[in-house]
Amino acid sequence: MNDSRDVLLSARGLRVDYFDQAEPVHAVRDVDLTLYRGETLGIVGESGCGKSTLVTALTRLERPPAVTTSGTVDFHGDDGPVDLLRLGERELRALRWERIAIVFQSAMNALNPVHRLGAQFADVLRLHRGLSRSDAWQRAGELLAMVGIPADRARAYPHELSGGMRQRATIALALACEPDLVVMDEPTTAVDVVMQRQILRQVARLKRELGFSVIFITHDLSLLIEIADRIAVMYAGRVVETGQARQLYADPRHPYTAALRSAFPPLHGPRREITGIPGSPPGLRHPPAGCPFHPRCPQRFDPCDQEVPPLLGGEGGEVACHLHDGLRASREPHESHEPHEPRSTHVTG
Ligand SMILES: Nc1ncnc2c1ncn2[C@@H]1O[C@H](COP(=O)(O)OP(=O)(O)OP(=O)(O)O)[C@@H](O)[C@H]1O
Repeated sequence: MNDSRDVLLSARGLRVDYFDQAEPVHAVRDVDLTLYRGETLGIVGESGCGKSTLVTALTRLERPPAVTTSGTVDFHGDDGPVDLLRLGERELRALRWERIAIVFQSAMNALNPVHRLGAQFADVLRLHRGLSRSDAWQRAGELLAMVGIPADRARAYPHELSGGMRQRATIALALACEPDLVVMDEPTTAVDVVMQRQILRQVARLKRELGFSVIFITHDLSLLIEIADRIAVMYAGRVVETGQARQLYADPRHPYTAALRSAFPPLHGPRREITGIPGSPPGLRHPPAGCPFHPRCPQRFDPCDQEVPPLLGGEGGEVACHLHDGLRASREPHESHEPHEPRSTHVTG
């Protein structure tokens, strides 16, 4: 079981707004998230739910008009926790690549089209690892081989590789300095399903061999079952459910998680009917009052359009839904509570 010694990254009360107009976009709201050493944490949600904004804030890669307006992001390195939000650009540069590396959606965002692959690896290795030019090129070949690309392809330019190879090369590049954390933002959306499976298998094997932790972002919940140890479900800028991957998929507690599960076919196992989620996520400039999912929720009831449900639970899993308000009693044992009747899940509207 994980305990506090194993924490690698913990975010508390994180808020990110885009100040692009007079009324900002509230892209990330009050997010608490913990990543343990050696685990893969999947972050899932429909487009526009704030996944990318969250990870750019966690890694301090946000760019204007995004502003992290409150919270802490503690990174637990060898010398104890440091709050990434308090670090200057110099200190952050020392952490990037060596401690925290990122793989973006498109390999072309990470690779420079006018430089040979090996030269790009060599730049990183010489700067961060102090390798000589020839050692760095040698290491580049080894890193490419690690993801199944022949070492001599280090001399190729990015456009000379297939899309799948390019994406695997960016994963190898992210691993160049043996970071503790690799953040992957939809790393397989640009490749076909066969390549997607191959990449996921490779990431899982490399993680086992090298022991890094992964934050993996996707909109496809069924894909996370293949790779994640734990999952955090985001909706309208908030984390609405967390849990062990298989448990959360087998027994979703938030109606949004259940809807996401129905929307994506499982990669393995029996075929199920696929049903889309009616409606679309709310705009985050003026999110709805109460639970942001209530306008689309088949199980909404009285408090849902008024009170934002808090994220309740413990290490085994958390959920932010009034259907599970009973968890409040176990979270706050010293406060007096009326005993909770199990709530009926009637549908209104
Ligand atoms: N530069 C920007 N300026 C203003 N609003 C933005 C900007 N970038 C993103 N947003 C808004 O922030 C919210 C969260 O977007 P974000 O890209 O983080 O979501 P996402 O879940 O990662 O979506 P996707 O899967 O499409 O990448 C959305 O409402 C989006 O419209």
